[in-house]
Amino acid sequence: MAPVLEFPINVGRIDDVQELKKTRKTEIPNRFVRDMAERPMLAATTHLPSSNSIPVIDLSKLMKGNKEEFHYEILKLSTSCEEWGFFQVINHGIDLDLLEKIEKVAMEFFMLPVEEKQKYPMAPGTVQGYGQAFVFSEDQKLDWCNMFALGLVPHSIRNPKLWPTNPPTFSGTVESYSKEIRKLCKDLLRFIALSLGVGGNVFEEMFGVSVQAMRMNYYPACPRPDLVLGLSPHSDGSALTVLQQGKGNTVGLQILKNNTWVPIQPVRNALVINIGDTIEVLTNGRYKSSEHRAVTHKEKDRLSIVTFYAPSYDIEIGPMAEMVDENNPTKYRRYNHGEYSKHYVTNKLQGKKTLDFAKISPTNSF
Ligand SMILES: O=C(O)CCC(=O)C(=O)O
Ligand SMILES: [Fe+2]
Repeated sequence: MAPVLEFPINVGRIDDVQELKKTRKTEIPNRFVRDMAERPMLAATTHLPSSNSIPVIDLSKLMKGNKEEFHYEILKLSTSCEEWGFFQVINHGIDLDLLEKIEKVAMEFFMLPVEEKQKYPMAPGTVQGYGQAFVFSEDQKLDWCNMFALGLVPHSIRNPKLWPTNPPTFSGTVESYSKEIRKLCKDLLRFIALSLGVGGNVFEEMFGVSVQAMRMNYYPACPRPDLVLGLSPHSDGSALTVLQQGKGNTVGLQILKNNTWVPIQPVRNALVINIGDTIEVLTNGRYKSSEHRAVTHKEKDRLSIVTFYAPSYDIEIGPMAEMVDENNPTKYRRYNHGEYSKHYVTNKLQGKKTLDFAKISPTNSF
């Protein structure tokens, strides 16, 4: 199922941010300038104490640690998912050369002439191809970002027309990378299940043939980072998301915790993992998807490579029986995951609002 819009829309002119940079030195077009309440307030978020940072999980301790190490790490995992909805994973076992290679092909792609990239245009209401996703009206503010997005697995949703042939190593690298990330997601979901006290295979058995999608986000340096956002606040519609921050990049990802935007300091060779809306629903809100956004930098560009791992579109989702009791009444209804995916990609990014789709009392912010 490829989610598409069923009604015509007018999104107006969407400037390519990399091209803008070439033509205008300092002026930011109005469509990128955020209303006051949405502006990043950069100074207020950059001087937080380092203790206020997301936990780091050592996957090797979960895969092959002794009993004590395993229990300690599982506990940390459960606290991270409960309190942050985010963690970084180290010793993930993915070849570091492959992490470098995917960054290299992504950057090579973004550095191509715009005409070349626009051979893979992103149609409104889809998240496939090059451009800006989640834009649905002429007066919607735009993100200071260029995206390239593609569906990957199962192979039936792969559309070769959307796979760049330039750079020539693009598709081979994406295939190898996604296989490794898929394995990582399966392992992480097993440990996440164990951390909840349910059988390790519950998610795997429930998900059918999982859907995987990838988004490469390129944020050019912006002369006025205080006025724009790299990526609007949102939670991810996936079960799990794996985010690779470009090596040596500046801090750009921020997550909302206790009403404060907390910057995620990149950890060397680590991958950032976050809980998506699907796990929030399945756990009846015990593990929550966190609202996050990206900000830009005055002098430096930034790259992120993001993989979304989700159940097959035909799967029905709802809180697991083990997560519901008299103290934790059902907070979400049952729905078809394909319906949710369609709802997600046909609405603008707006914090956690998309999840109202599943909430029994949408006004509650649990
Ligand atoms: O670039 C980032 O750090 C954030 C990307 C993100 O949240 C997404 O693509 O869903
Ligand atoms: Fe995200």
